[in-house]
Formats: sequence, C-alpha cells, structure tokens
Amino acid sequence: MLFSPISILAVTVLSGLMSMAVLGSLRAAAIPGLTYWISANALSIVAFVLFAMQGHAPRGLTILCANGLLAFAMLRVLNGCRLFFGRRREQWQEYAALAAMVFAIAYWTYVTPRIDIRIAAVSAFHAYVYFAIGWLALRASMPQRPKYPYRFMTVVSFLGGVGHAARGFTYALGLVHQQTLLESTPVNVAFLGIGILLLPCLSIGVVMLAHDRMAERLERLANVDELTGALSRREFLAQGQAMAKASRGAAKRLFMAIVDIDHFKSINDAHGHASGDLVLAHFGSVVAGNLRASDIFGRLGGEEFAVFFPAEEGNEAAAMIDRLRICVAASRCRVADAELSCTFSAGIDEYRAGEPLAELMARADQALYAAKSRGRNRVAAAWPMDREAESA
Ligand SMILES: Nc1nc2c(ncn2[C@@H]2O[C@H](COP(=O)(O)OP(=O)(O)OP(=O)(O)O)[C@@H](O)[C@H]2O)c(=O)[nH]1
Repeated sequence: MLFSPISILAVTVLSGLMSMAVLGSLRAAAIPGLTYWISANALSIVAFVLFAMQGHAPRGLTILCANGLLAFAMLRVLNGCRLFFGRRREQWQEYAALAAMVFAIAYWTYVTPRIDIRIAAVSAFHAYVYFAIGWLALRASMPQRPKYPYRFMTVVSFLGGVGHAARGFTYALGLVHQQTLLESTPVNVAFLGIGILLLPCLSIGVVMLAHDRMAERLERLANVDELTGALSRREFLAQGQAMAKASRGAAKRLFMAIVDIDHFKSINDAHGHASGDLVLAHFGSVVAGNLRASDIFGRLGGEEFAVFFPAEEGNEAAAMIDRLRICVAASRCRVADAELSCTFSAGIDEYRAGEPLAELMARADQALYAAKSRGRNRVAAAWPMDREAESA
C-alpha cells in the first residue's frame, strides 16, 4: 500500500505544498526565477490531484488537463532556472511541443486508446525538460560559489531525464503493458516512484539555488566596497594573506602598492561630495579594468587603496603601478558641472616570506609618504631604485 501509485502521488502533493511554503518564504529576496518555481509547484499539485482522480472524473480532466498542467509546470521550472542563470527564456518551440504532446494524448485517449504511446509521449517531453535543466545547471559558471547546489541540480535533473527516457523507451517498445496509469504493477510503481519523487528533489535543488544567491548577495555586501567595486579592507587582507600563503611553495614574488588619490579634498571642496563619489567610482573602474586576474585590489579607507600582485622583480612591479598611474591620469570622469581627472601617488614594497601583511603595508605606506612629499602623481619604492625606473 505504501508503494501504491496513489500513496506516491499523495507524498508528492504534500512535499509540493512544503516546497511552496519554503519558496514562498524567500519571496522578499526577489530571486530571479522564484515566482516561476512557486507557480510550478502549485500547478504540479493540481496536476497530481487530477491524476489521482482517474476513474472517478472525466478523462479530459484526469488525463488531458493533468498531463498538460504537469508539463507546463515543468516548463515553468526550466524557465525559472533560465531566469536564475540569466539565460534566454520562453522558447516558443517548447510550448509548441507541449501543445503537440497534449494533442497526441487526446488522439491516443479518444480516437485510438493506447496508454503505452501516451506514456511514451509524455515521458519524452519530461525527459527533454529534465535534461535541459541539468544542462543549464552543469554549464552555469559560478566562480567562487560552493559547487554543491549546482551539482545537486545537475545530478537530480539528469537522473530525472534518464528515468523519463527509460520509461518512454520501455513503453514505446512495448516491453510492458498496462490498462490504466495508476496500476500497481512493479514496473509502473518503480517508474512513477522515480519520476514523481524526483520532483521534490528538484524543489529542494531550487531552494538551494535561491539560498546560494542570497548568500552571494550578503557576501558581496560584506566583501566589496559598493562605491568603487574594490574589495573591502577586511576581504582584501583575507585574500592577501591567502595569496601570500599560496606563494610560499611557488617561489612567486609578491608586491604591495598603497595608492592614494592626490588632493582629493579639493575635488570634494570644489565640486561637492557627490562628485567626489563619482570620481572615486571612476577611479575604481579604471584601476579594476587595468589589473590582471592575479592581482587583488582593495579600498583601505577614504581615498586610500591597495594593490597586492605578483611580479618577476621590483622594477617590473613599479612599472606596472606606474602604467596604472598614467591610465588614471589620462582618464576623465563626467560629473554634474565638469569633466574631472585625478592622479594618485603610490608607495610600493615587496612581500617578505612569513611576515604579517600589516608590516608590508607599513613599509609601502612609508614609500607613499615619500611619493607625496616629492610632489605627488608618482610611484615610489621602499627599496632604492634607479632614477630612470622611478616615475614622476
Ligand atoms: N566624496 C567622498 N569623499 C571622501 C570619501 N572618503 C573620504 N573622503 C574625503 O577624502 C578627503 C581626503 O583628504 P586628505 O586626507 O586631506 O587628502 P587629499 O586631499 O587627497 O590630499 P593628499 O592625500 O595629501 O594628496 C577628505 O576630504 C575626505 O572627506 C568618500 O567616500 N567620498
């Protein structure tokens, strides 16, 4: 009795209700795709109730409507995932396939009753949707996010795809025969069980995705300076420590540059704080656009920033920061009443294996002080440099 088709449907309806409650609790977070997933659960619950009424209500409801609704619910899940991953959604061909499937079900229900072909047609549609969801989750590139929710979605969806494909082939090839959908034969119970119980797993998967998106937003708020896009001081130091640790075995040389915008107070005074903010944001985007993936860039506070980066040797490191200085000085930032430019001064020194980053930053800060006192808009190193290499 526990494994009868009706009890499997009942369990699925209950878990669908619970999934709706959990997904509904996340609505305030406005996660892309969430409303699609909630409506998919609601539609599938109605579909399962209709399936369960087979033999007690007209076939138009319990076969045609139920299958159409469930297929539409699955498309909602797929399109919700597309929204979530920022992909193209609503493909008309899929709705055309859904309509064709409903038409085929009507034909093999009323004109030539054949439950095996009906099951094969429905399974083919569901197999496609599951594989499409699995493919989306597999291809999703989520750097620096935990892989688990995405792998979970991939595995569940591919299992669903394989299960439905196997069911479709089994019935299309005439390997099993049955008279009604809810017969308690072992093969039918097994296929219905796999097919229907994967739906709650899919719901758990989308809840995991929604939670990960919320965690990502919170981490971003904590780790990234909203105005400039640079890492927050805390995150910069954390990533810097990790980079320093990783460099030990790799014999990689690392350098720290403390970068301070020149005469920033006068920009605020002349054009207002809001324009000063625009200049800071502009500065952040120019710097970020000129760094490599290996470099980290953080805002230490106010108009003071830091870059921690690998280089072959000191002159190369100083030259790199100097190229950055030239790019910033050459760029223009449009504010309400003017087009502004800014320059920066930087102090630079090399990381010594095992030392705390605070010591390195103190030496780079000393060099920055020297750059400021020599007239600003220049890069100064903490080590003696040839006048040639030192910029001005
Ligand atoms: N608009 C804006 N101003 C800021 C922000 N943070 C700090 N400041 C301002 O940055 C200015 C820094 O001024 P100072 O420390 O005197 O430095 P400076 O004018 O850049 O001069 P030097 O560093 O000596 O070249 C202060 O006026 C701060 O109010 C911010 O987020 N937005």
